[in-house]
Amino acid sequence: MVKNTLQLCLLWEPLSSLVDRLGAFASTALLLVISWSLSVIFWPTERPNAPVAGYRSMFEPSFLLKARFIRNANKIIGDAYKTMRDRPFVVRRYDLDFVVLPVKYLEEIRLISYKKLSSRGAQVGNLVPDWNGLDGVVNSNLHVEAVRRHLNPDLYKYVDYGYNELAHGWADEVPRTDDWSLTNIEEVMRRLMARITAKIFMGDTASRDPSWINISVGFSVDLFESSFGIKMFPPWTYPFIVWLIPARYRVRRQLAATRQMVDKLLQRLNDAQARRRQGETIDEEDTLLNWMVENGKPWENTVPQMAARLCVLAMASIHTTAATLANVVYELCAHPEWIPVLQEEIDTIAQDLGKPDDNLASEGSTSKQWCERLEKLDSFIMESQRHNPVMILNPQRLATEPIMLSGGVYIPAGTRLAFANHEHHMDPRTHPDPAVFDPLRSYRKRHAAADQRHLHLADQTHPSALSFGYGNQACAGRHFAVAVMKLIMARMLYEFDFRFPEGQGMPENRYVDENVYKDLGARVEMKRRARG
Ligand code: HEM
Repeated sequence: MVKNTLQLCLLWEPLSSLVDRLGAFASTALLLVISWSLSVIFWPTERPNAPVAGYRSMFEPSFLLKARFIRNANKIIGDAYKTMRDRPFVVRRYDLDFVVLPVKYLEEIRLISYKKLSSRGAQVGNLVPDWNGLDGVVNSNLHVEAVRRHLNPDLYKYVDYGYNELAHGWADEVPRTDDWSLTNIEEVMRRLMARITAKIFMGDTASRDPSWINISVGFSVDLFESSFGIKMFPPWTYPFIVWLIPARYRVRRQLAATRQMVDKLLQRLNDAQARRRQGETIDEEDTLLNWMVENGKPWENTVPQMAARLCVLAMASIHTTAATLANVVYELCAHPEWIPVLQEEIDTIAQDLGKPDDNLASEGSTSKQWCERLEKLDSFIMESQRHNPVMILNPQRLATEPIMLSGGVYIPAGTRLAFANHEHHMDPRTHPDPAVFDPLRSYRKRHAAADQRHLHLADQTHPSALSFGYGNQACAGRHFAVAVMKLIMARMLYEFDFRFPEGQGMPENRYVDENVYKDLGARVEMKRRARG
């Protein structure tokens, strides 16, 4: 350790003077060239026995293939799937190779212990946690446990807490417009989700604090940018290169601000516990943070670890849900004939249960009843997710030890496994007429037979529905996500009509590696519904 630090210091001095002389841009280019050469020399000798997809010819250097993967992952994966969908193939991201498995391996993978095939290892690993101040999240599962063991068993209690928060947020975040008004709907959804998740993760102090709302929305983008920048270089250069990544400084500032807030919340919690021990009755908010403190081990309960955990939870929950909601609105604008169909479903429920407004979640089990009856909307959300994935390699797993899969597929330790979810969702063997946007696909399956009524729902995973991953490591927050998305969309469609601005159609997908986002300039027009 001491020897390594010494070597780094010896290297650092000449390197920093070189950076001074060359300037940041030329130094970065030089480091890239060096790192490419070294990665060719030190490419791991133990490789999975599967062909590498995407080379244009046998002469194309690997760094070009990896560079093309950044913007064209969909094409590389799509082309490979056409010819190799029934056998494993490899796609090459800058920092690592993915072994993409055929969907027939889903069940086999599901049955292998999470200790050997880890989703967290893959997802958190993508964030370069040790260099982004998230090391505490690597070895602890506390935040996942909080969602699984505390939130999920009492789902609608937390859905109500979260939705009630919109009594404070809706008027601020959603345009109240009687005339068609241009709106960045994804940003609106992000801010609504930031308030809802802040309420259940940390309580009022966070959900009413504009600086936390800004941090929780901005953190994911900065962390993504920082990780992307760092991963462009081989791990041995990280001690030097991380200082050249501007987004990493923003991540550090956001974590520092979160630590301050968590520190205050933990002091308040300690104080409440002390007073309770002395016999006082203290009313406390029921938050995931409080649950984590009560259930965490002492080493997990430090302020930096808790702050990192809350930022990671914000990252897992806000952008994914907001992007999915925005995609639902875009699909409605692209297929406007479905707006009245969904509005009719919502209006009928509203006649029985009351308007989906600020009071929706304050009347006992109303939000649960709403969610159960929003069947067409549920099916619409699923179809929209099928057409508009937020990731195109999902689920992902990190092999922590060597594994031999059936058919002699050898997976060395350290391998990333993934499934081509989007290609699989768009395969006619999975769904008939896959290119057709058919919002009642799942609804019809549910209503085809009595024993299917409780199946084909948006929060359920299935080999034909991988949007939330698959198996016992599938998205822990999916039940919460779907319930909240249904309630937000019910209120949106109860109150507003939507359309694309003149001349705009479905916003285009953009790709950064396996991540998908919609054109940042995408807008919709919305206006308050005229009621007769
Ligand atoms: C539409 C919104 C969402 C999408 C598309 C989504 C997607 C995913 C995916 C694909 C995974 C990996 C699953 C796997 O590897 O099999 C995941 C994991 C996870 N998600 Fe979500 N998610 C969403 C919303 C949420 C929300 C709202 C929360 C929190 C309340 C959440 C919490 C988590 C957690 C804690 C994990 C890690 C699970 C584990 O490691 O066992 N997600 N999510």
